Amino acid sequence: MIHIDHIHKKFGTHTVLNDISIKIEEGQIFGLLGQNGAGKTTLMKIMLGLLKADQGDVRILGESVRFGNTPTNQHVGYLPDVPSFYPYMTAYEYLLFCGEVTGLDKKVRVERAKRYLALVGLPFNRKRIGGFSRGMKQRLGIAQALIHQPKVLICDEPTSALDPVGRREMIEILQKIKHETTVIFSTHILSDAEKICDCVAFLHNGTFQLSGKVSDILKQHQKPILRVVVQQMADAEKLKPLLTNATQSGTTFTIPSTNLLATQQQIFEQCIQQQIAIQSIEIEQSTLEDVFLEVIQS
Ligand SMILES: Nc1ncnc2c1ncn2[C@@H]1O[C@H](COP(=O)(O)OP(=O)(O)OP(=O)(O)O)[C@@H](O)[C@H]1O
Repeated sequence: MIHIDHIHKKFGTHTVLNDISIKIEEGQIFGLLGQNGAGKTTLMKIMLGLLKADQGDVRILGESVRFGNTPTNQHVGYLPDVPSFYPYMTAYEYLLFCGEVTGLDKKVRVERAKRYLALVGLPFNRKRIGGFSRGMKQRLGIAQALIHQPKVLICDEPTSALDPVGRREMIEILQKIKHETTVIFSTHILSDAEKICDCVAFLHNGTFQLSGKVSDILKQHQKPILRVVVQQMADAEKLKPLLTNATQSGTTFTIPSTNLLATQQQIFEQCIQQQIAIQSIEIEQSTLEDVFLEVIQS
């Protein structure tokens, strides 16, 4: 469906993408993962012909993406990270308008506007977009991106700005539309990706550090871990130098271990000696987020 082939992109002297290559198969939900500033939006904009790569090629359904007005966009729907709308329109009016811009017949755009409103769970009423919540706008953005029934849907951080309810709704919508279109979405929320992605790629330091099927990545990298949460950042600062094989996120430490009992004992002893207040300690299996943290902190 999509071939990303040796893409390079610099802004000034800052290399953002350094020889990026990947193939994305049809019918997948593909997660483009990376921290803030990793280059996810840059890569998506290159795929949409909105930014020019310094080197390399992106092909969508065999056709190269051209910078500017690329014909490949007839196959692509796009939801930007912060979608903007005409606030005085209703959702239905806006979808009819998008259908018209896309060149759909009146009968078809009426039918599709109603269908996609229902699919994203927005009511067919007179409420204006200006009064919509962030989550409702994001859902309308998906409906807008689907109106021309694209083969590929590209969503930039569709869940990041939403509350837990909005995130769950968005994830359910992406799962539903997987049967109609290949979905590529970027996120730094790894638990969202783990829930719905078939394949993922971790973008870090300009390259894909790890990519493949989520099930294969977890099979290869998943291991028993101890998750230790200390009470305060001051505790975390004291514990950090004592746990050389741990990854840290705020006051949470994730420690891989082949001997959980011995590791627990060692941590308790160290915490008592150093007067570090433990909030919780749990035994778990590592998640996609743990794998990611291990990759970027190694
Ligand atoms: N037009 C630009 N000019 C200069 N630097 C840019 C430009 N666009 C992006 N960058 C830089 O490129 C890097 C990657 O940005 P990008 O927006 O692609 O990251 P991202 O992974 O999408 O992050 P986020 O999740 O924060 O949106 C950042 O350091 C950013 O400051």
